[in-house]
Amino acid sequence: MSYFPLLMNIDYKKVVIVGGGHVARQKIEALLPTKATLIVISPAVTETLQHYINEGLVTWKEKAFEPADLDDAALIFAVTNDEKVNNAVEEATQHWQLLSRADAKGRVDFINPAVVRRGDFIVTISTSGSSPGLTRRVKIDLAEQFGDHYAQYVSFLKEARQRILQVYTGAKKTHLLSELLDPQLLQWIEQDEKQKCEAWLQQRIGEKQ
Ligand SMILES: C[C@@]1(CC(=O)O)C2=NC(=C\c3[nH]c(c(CCC(=O)O)c3CC(=O)O)Cc3[nH]c(c(CC(=O)O)c3CCC(=O)O)/C=C3\N/C(=C\2)[C@@H](CCC(=O)O)[C@]3(C)CC(=O)O)/[C@H]1CCC(=O)O
Ligand SMILES: NC(=O)c1ccc[n+]([C@@H]2O[C@H](COP(=O)([O-])OP(=O)(O)OC[C@H]3O[C@@H](n4cnc5c(N)ncnc54)[C@H](O)[C@@H]3O)[C@@H](O)[C@H]2O)c1
Repeated sequence: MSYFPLLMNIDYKKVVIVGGGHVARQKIEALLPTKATLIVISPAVTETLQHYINEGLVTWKEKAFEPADLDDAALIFAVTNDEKVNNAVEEATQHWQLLSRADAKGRVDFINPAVVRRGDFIVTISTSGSSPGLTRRVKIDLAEQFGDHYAQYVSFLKEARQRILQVYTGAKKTHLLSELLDPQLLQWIEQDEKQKCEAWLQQRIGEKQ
């Protein structure tokens, strides 16, 4: 299968997760940074999921799956440990709804990559379903390579880029945007010296006056 990778805006959309086990937890943790409405359909949930429910982050319908549970859902996760239930979820999924089955059987509208998230910086990894174990291993390597400071780094780049775009156009703008990727800036952020990045930027933006 040749999958099309994309980053989706699912804010305020309804996402139904059928099943409340460990795989449901994994999917929900990937969904939590969004503003989607998360609904779990399952007779039982794990302790961690119960915590998210208590916090009001997830709505739990404590019941076995029924087709009407999928009404108005944009995304559907069939993540029970029962193939018959996952089949029933698939049957009830309308053509316009997007379905993910954790058992990788039947209709597959999308699969889930592993995610390393550092604020706006997102790395996703997939083997197109060939080896989830390898996906996990690569994720661990990349999580180490791209440490927590990438969140602040990308946030600085965003702000600096917007400021450059406000002031410059044409060749000067292109030049400054490429200068912005100077590895020195990343190093300063990593060493907790963000004020040096700010001074660096001031110096360049100030050049125009
Ligand atoms: C990335 C990640 C995200 C997530 O789960 O959201 C994810 N699997 C993860 C881990 C993981 N999953 C499994 C193992 C045990 C080792 C192994 O089996 O190899 C490990 C490793 C571990 O946990 O250490 C078992 C497994 N997974 C699938 C099946 C069914 C099958 O293949 O038949 C079975 C057998 C079940 C059984 O034995 O019954 C299927 C899928 N798993 C996918 C995603 C999709 C394709 C990903 C890709 O392209 O590589 C896909 C196709 C559908 C989907 O779920 O979207 C998450 C990363 C962890 C992280 O982020 O840390
Ligand atoms: N994609 C992945 O990463 C991955 C990894 C491991 C396993 N799997 C697959 O995912 C499945 C689920 O794994 P798990 O570890 O979360 O299992 P689990 O046993 O921890 O959880 C299964 C959940 O399904 C719920 N359930 C059972 N019948 C139901 C029904 N009729 N309606 C609603 N919910 C119902 C149970 O209450 C439970 O919460 C496995 O059977 C396997 O096929 C996928």
